[in-house]
Amino acid sequence: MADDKSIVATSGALGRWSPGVVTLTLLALTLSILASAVVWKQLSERRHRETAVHFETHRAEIALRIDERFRGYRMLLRGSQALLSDSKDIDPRTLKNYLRWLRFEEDYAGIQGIGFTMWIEPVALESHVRAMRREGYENYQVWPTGPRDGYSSIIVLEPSDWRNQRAIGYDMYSEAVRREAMERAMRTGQGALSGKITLVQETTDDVQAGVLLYMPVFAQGMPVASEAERRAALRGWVYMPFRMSNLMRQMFVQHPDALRIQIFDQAEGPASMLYDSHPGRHDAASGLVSVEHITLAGRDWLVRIEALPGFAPEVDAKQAELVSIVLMGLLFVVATWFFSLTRERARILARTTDSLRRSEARYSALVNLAHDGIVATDTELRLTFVNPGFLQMVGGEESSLLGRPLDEMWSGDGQESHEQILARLQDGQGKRYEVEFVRGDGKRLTALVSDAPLNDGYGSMRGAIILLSDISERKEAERRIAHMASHDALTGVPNRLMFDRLLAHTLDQSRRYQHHFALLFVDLDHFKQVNDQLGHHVGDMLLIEAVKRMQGSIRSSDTLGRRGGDEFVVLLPETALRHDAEIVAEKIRTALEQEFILEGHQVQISSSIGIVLYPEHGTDGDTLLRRADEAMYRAKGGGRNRSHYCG
Ligand SMILES: Nc1nc2c(ncn2[C@@H]2O[C@H](COP(=O)(O)OP(=O)(O)OP(=O)(O)O)[C@@H](O)[C@H]2O)c(=O)[nH]1
Repeated sequence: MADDKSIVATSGALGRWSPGVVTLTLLALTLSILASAVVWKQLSERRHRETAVHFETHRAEIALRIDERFRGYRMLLRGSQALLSDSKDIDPRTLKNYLRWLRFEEDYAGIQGIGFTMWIEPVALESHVRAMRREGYENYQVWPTGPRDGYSSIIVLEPSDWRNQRAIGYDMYSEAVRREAMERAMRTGQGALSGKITLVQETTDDVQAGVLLYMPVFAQGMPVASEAERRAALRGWVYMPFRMSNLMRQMFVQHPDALRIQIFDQAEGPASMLYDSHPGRHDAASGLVSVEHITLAGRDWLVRIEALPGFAPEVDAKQAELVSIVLMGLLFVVATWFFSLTRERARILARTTDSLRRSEARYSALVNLAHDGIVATDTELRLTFVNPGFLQMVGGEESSLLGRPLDEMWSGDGQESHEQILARLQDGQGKRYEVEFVRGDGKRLTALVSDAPLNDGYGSMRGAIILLSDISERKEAERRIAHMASHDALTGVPNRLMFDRLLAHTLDQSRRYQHHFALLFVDLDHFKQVNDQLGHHVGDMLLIEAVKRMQGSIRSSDTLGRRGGDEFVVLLPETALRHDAEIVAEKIRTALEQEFILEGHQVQISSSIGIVLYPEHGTDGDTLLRRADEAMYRAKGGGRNRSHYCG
């Protein structure tokens, strides 16, 4: 039996998570986290790849767009260049008309204008100013004023809006950055882009960096093969002023807002910055930056492109979040499931344990309080457990009984051997049988044994459980009842039923072995008078004493039986001769005629005895008894107190 400590220990263990469930839960947790990490990593990598591709697409497009745009601008200038180169004299009105007719603003948005700046030798400056004033430019002058080696002057700038009007007469050649580009255009005969300048059209508001694109205009018919020839043939420059922010904003209107575009003139730095799509913004570096050198009309630009936060394709970020939420949800569901499962199992186990504990307590009480003996044995029937009932039954100490083979302590008619009991139990067969114990105090007891094999979970016998009930009293009662049914209650000698059976048995034996025997029929004389004179109970006493005297007159192999009243029969199985039978009858008669002292009364009786022999007077019980009875009556008739041999 489990003790209380083991029960407490078991129930305590149920409150905790079993190692298996903990392992599974941790495994699920780890797997979910790993799965989330893998998906997250893959999405991140994919996102990075896609972002890089996305970025690369924009980068290539930006560079291409700038290049193409400036090719277009050069084409525009070539048109003006061609127009002016074909005229003998520069007629500003012809150029104006051409430019207005061209309506370049419609197709080339972002251009501040297209103009012509005339090269003026110092000697021709005054006549030029006069001519311009004649043309209607009242306060016209070439500015800044002052003596120089040569002058240039903007005489046409379309569209002729207020801003561009501010530039008329300006000598760009007087300013170093512009002059460098103008010289380069003149030297190469090609378009030349200037470095960073501030256009004279600028006011104090929204001042932007500017650049100028020049195309030289040479005099018609003059040779322009060499640099010297080109210098000699120079008439001026058609040019385009650009306000960089306006130009680039228009150019990059289709690019994402999260893409920072910075353009520098030749080298990176605040002083050389031509354009910044996000001026004043200082975001953390995203890592995606490209710096590209492009050459536009002989001038190097450095185009820096940087992906700002938010540039990554939105869809992937959302997808990653969604997957993460799903995986976290899955993790939560799995964890909750394990938790619930474990709690449920713990609850069931606790309930079962509680039930088992109560059940065990009940059975423990039953076993301990049982009047019957309950024992457990090992595979060799050696006692491993005995209950108090068994100790009480057999009278011994538990310590001296444990380890003893149980069947050593009992005996019984037709009892199985030790090996037979074990073989039967190993066969799974239990049995009920009676055995006799000799108690410690020497008394005998009869026990009803019920044995049953105790199996392990795999069908092998690992012992036996045996119940023993003390049935000694019941056996005694059975014996008493059986005795009462076959014996005379007053005298204790076999009654009529029993005697007839004995007689039948004797007849069988005698017939089989040709034996002879004698039968006496004894009737007391005048017994009624004893009853009448001294009372019935004295009559009883007389009957008891008479039986004792008769039993004292016969052998132990002879049987005395009471037929009823004061009639008795005596079976003499070993008496074959008349003479011998008459001697026994005489002994009985003599014994009975002796005086009885009963409760102080002197009582004198006698007896009449009939004698028959087997097989002489009959071969069955009825005949023999009837003829013995008749012989007894003959004796009565002969005067009583005598015997009469049938005949
Ligand atoms: N006390 C006592 N009397 C019994 C018992 N059984 C029968 N009797 C009596 O025994 C007497 C037997 O009567 P009988 O045999 O007819 O009379 P008897 O006086 O013996 O006469 P004879 O046999 O002719 O000598 C009756 O009075 C019965 O009532 C018994 O168990 N106890």
